[in-house]
Amino acid sequence: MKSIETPRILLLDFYDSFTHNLAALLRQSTGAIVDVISHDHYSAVTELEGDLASYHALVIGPGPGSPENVRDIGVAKELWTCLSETSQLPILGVCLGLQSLCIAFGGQLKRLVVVKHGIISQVTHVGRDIFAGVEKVAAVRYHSLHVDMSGNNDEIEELAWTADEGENGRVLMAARHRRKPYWAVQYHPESICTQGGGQSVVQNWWQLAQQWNKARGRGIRNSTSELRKFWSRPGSLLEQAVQRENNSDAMKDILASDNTKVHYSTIIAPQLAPTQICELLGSADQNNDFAFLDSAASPGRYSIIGVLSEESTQLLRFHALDGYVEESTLGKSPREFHRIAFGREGHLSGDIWEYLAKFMAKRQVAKDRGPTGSPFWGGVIGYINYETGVQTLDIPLSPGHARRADIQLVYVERSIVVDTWSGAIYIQTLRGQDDEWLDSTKIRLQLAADMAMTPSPTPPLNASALWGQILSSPSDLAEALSKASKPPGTVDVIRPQKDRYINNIQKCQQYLAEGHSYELCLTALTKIHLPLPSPTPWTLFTNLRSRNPAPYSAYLRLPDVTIVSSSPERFLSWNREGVCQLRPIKGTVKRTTTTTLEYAKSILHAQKEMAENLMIVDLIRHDLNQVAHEGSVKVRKLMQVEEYKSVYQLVSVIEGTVGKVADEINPSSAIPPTGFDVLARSLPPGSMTGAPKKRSVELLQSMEGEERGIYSGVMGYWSVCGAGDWSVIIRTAFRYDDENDITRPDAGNATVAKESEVWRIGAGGAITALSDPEGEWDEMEVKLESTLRAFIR
Ligand SMILES: C=C(O[C@@H]1C=C(C(=O)O)C=C[C@H]1O)C(=O)O
Ligand SMILES: NC(=O)CC[C@H](N)C(=O)O
Repeated sequence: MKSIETPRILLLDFYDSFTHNLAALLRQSTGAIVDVISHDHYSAVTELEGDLASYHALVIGPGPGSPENVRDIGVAKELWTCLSETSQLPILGVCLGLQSLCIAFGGQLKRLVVVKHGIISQVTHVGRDIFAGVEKVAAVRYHSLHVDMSGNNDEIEELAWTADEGENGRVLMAARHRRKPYWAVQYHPESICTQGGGQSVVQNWWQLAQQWNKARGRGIRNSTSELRKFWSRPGSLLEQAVQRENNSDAMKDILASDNTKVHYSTIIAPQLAPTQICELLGSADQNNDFAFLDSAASPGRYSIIGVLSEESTQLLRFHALDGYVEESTLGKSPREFHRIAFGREGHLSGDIWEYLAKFMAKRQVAKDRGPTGSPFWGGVIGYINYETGVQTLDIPLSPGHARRADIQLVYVERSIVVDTWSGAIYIQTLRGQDDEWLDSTKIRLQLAADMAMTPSPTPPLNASALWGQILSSPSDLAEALSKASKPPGTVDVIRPQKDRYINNIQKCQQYLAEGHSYELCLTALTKIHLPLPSPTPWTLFTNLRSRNPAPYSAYLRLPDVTIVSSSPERFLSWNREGVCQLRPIKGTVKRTTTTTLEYAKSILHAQKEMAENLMIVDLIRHDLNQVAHEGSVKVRKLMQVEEYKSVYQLVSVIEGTVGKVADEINPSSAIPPTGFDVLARSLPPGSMTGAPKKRSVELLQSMEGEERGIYSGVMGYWSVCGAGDWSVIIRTAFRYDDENDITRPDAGNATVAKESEVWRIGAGGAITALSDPEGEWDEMEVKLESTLRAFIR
């Protein structure tokens, strides 16, 4: 635990430009306490000045936009010249911070000819000052702007440069003020790929900063309790709930661990496919609600089936726009919901995240009271849509936000978990008196296993009679769609308009060039009108599962929503020990019969794709660093190529731990965060937004013009055993069941009324400065096609 005398650094954040990575680097390099606060917490330098008296140093962080624009840079614009002599303290500027420092003392702000986002450059430096003892520096850059200090400047001294030959020429990489205690770097010392210019440079700065404080005899005021409440490193959700509740009995009740245990039995039946078990439980009947989280390809392992009951399975639905939760059971008809609203007028304090944290805390089962080989013992299964994540960034939802459930979760008491590696099947229940169900289910599964002596492939498709005019391959699909008039009963695929998509790519690149973002994950929705009577959603799912097998396949049939997923991407998992893993994918190459893994590697290990991936790795580290234990965030795999049915993907794996040990940074915190805290604070998934997240989401909203909804959200489980696993909802078709489309016959047109159900598939890709618009359109289509396979006979 840090003592009262531990030095403190204040880090001004300019909206999530990898700020928590910088905070972690500062903590590791200096041993100081680092408080992070949003720049717009202060509206005038004089306000900030009061707080600075409690800090040993200040860091002006990176950020989107321009140091000339007050909206982007806030009080830092005036800071450099307006701090009174007595308030002066050591400052380190990073990127936007460097630009701001330099233009305050005569530098000229310019645009780079070739912007540098996630690009590694060799840096030449003076070898002294903050570079004392530092040798080679290879530094990651995220910038579109730079400063030109040409001409003799008697205030700013240049300390480092890159050559950028044939592109930008010499670009300033580090500087200091000649008389004031101000230093700055243009590159990102906290990036995972910066070598030589990270920790050592920050340590040098810290030494110089402390020397300056000492020489000045600068006294540091002690207490900052008033400030603490603004820390952006929050207490855990449960901790917040306890504090808010202010009713110790109620909270004791929540936190009291009861004697719940998991009753279970196990059979070994590798020949029984998880889909067969689903069918035994009625998945093929579309009137049944169903929850199936599947592992249909490597590196997936477990397939999880929630055995739902109309009478007793609890259902939680959250509506983001109006801020309320509906609690009910699945089968209530018409559904009788118990509605609880958050906020001032509501009955509930806190928000949906605290609500869910409390919901699960009450249902927690001790680690030794269930089958250790199964990651899921029961718990919540469902989805959280994109807009719920957007709301956590303090971005308002549009008033036209669809009034559908933004989160739907079922509380699963009975479950079947298949370990697809070992063939073990766990039949589990959280109910006290449930032996009859356990026994009968075990017998049914054993019987089915005895009958299926050989591993069964996905069941044959049986829906051909229902499909209307059905198409047999993607090229058929394309051809049929190009026909101007379609016969009634045709599957109608309404794709994104190419010119609009290309235009949006160009807009993205304009924003990137102006410095508003480093990478934007642009997407578009495709709608599929499927004539009625249509194949069942389960048929679509099994189609997709066999044609585009994925580690995060899933079939979710919940009230008003049906989801058929073949996602390859884990967003976040956490195990019972609190080890969190994020697995962002960024970088895609189409797989055909002639492509090889070697070929894919040659493309995916080129600068463009690596930069794309690196930016998301840094973003994910930033998300995780906000919650995980000090120093625990590690990149386990960096940019590995994985092979899927229709694509090769560039994948990185980032891990960090939560829970267990007391929180060093927030020692007052009595209840440590869980993996769910990481989830709640990391939405929407960085791979679906781009970086920096907030500004990127705002820009994407303005361009895409339509809500993403379930696409780009997350789907998975949080188990009573303390583990969780959530995928990114991509390569997924979903249907809002209320969205049937009825085309009435035109007057004079003899055709009959045509009714179809509407499925949606979102697809997109990361746009960077290096993107080629035609190539990005093709990539979006490849991803779309992989999911359209669900609709081909
Ligand atoms: C946007 C999609 O995928 C995302 C974008 C990727 C990319 O740009 O390479 C890869 C995986 C996903 O994170 C999608 O599948 O629709
Ligand atoms: N990383 C940053 O701070 C970027 C600063 C500025 N927005 C630029 O693009 O140059």
